Parts: sequence; structure tokens; C-alpha cells
Amino acid sequence: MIVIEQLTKRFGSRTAVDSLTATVQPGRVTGFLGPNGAGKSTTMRMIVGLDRPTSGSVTVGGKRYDKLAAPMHEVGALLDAKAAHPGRSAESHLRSLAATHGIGKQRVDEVIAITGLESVARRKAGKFSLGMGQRLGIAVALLGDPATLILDEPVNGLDPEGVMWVRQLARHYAAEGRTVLLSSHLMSEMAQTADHVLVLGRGRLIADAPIGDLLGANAASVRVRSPRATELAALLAGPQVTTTPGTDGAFEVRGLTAAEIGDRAGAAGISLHELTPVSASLEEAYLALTQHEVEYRMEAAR
Ligand SMILES: Nc1ncnc2c1ncn2[C@@H]1O[C@H](COP(=O)(O)OP(=O)(O)OP(=O)(O)O)[C@@H](O)[C@H]1O
Repeated sequence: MIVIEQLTKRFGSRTAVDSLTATVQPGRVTGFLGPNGAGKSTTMRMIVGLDRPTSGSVTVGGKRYDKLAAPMHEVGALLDAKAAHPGRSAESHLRSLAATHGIGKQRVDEVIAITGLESVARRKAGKFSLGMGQRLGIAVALLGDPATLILDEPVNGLDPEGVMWVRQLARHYAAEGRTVLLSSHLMSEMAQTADHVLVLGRGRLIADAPIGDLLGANAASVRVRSPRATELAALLAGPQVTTTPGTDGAFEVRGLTAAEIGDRAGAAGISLHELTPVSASLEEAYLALTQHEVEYRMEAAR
């Protein structure tokens, strides 16, 4: 379990992480989401002691990272896929890390097999593609067979098969009762992987919820098609109702159920050619949550 309390990190006048309080529970995959620059990497770096908090605290399994007796067994992290020395082979990089942490050679072979690096394990890491570098970074994270796994944008540079593999790996580790925290700036990535999501915007927590709740919180819409669309849209208008024209003659209504729309159209004698409830995509839910944060950043950058 990762416990984050009032965690703040400032770089000069920029607040990268702002009074963040959250718990990452074992036994499930927690997605860490937010637009670029939201503070995800900085938070993850503070979890593993690579950045020192300006204030607040974070513990893994009840202890600060620098107080862990066997950190590689407690926490495995992929933070910077280019961390291996470019002149070193993947195997020798893993072996030297294993040696410094009292981990046997057999485990090195295991993580090479788990991450599918057998055929390139003797090649120099500097010649690795982004995807192979990611796999090597994940191999490092898994080396200590850790109870907590932290992966920062793990699918970057991976092909579809690799993306699927990371997804299964995360789910497998969570199913074993481990704590799994994965970051991404893409909600679509999380939709099929995470059970729970933490959403950051400008360093602050803007959502901490089961992934299903995030969908429910964002009102679904109804797609309506009618030969008298303009008239119907005017009839449905109200302070809580928005209508958005679609590209194909249909329009989307938010704020009314399909039944309410059908009843009003029927009462006015307007025929309907389509009345389809549309559930919000996770991507839409995420955009609705983070839109303000992104807009602010764009304005501030001008
Ligand atoms: N070492 C540093 N010095 C100065 N500013 C930094 C440093 N590290 C991060 N920042 C700033 O802190 C903010 C948060 O960055 P961070 O990398 O944590 O965000 P992120 O959510 O991981 O985004 P991304 O997906 O782009 O990596 C950004 O504005 C970034 O420019």
C-alpha cells in the first residue's frame, strides 16, 4: 500500500505536486492519470525517494522509501526507460543491479524471460528501440519480485502486443495481491487496465474513484434524429439541457433522458427517426474532468 499525505513538491516558483493526499491499495490496478505536466512523474519519483518532498510525506508498506530494508523487494519502479548505460548489455545491466541487491542470477534470467528480452539480452542497451528499453525498464522493476509495482507511462513506444502484455502483467500482479500504480496521460489506456483511478490536474487531485464511477459522474447523452430537428432542439432547450449538432443530421442532447425527449416530441407531434442513449466514453469523462486544468495551462503559457 502506498500512503500519500499532503505531499507537495515545488521547483522554484512552480508547484509540481500540490497537497496531494491519496492511498494506493493493494490487490487492484490503480491508474494515475493527468495531462502532461500534471505532476504524475514527480509524485512517483517522490514515492521512490528520487525527489525529496517540499512538504508532506509518502510511505510504501508503512515506511518511507529510504527506510526500507530491502527496497527492490518492496518497490519496483519504471521511471526512466533510458536509465541503463548505453554501452552495457541488458543482461549485464540486470546482473549488476541484482548483485548489488543480493538477488541471484536465476532471477535475472526469469525477468529476461518474463519481459521477452531473451533474443536481445546480450545487445547493448544503447541500441535498443524505445519499446525494448521499456521492457528492460520493466525487467528492472520486476527484479526484486516487489510487493509494489510503479510504472510511469509503461506502454510508451510499445507495439499493440506489448501494450497488451503490460496490461496483463499489471492485472496479474494486482490479482496476486500486490499494489500496482500505472501512469498514463491517456484515459483509453486505463479503461481496460485499471480498477481505480487517481486523476491529477496541475499537481492537485481532481478525482479518486473506481473507474466505473468516473463514467457515471459524467452525464450520458441521447442521440436524436428527426426530420424537424431544428424545431425539436428549440423545444427541448432549457437551462439544464444542452444540444449539440452532430455531423450526420442527428444531434446530441444532454440533460434529458430518452423517455423525456420522446414524450416531448410526441406531445408536439414531431416524429423521431432515432432516439439512442449514448453512454459517455471514459475519454470524455476524463476530458470533462481535466479540461479546465489544460485550458488554464494553455492560457498561462501565452
Ligand atoms: N526537476 C525539475 N525541475 C523543474 N521543474 C520540474 C522538474 N521536474 C518536473 N518539473 C515540472 O513539474 C511539473 C510536473 O511535471 P511531471 O513530469 O511530474 O508531470 P507529469 O504529469 O509526469 O507529466 P508528463 O506526462 O509530461 O511526464 C511540470 O510543470 C514540470 O515542468
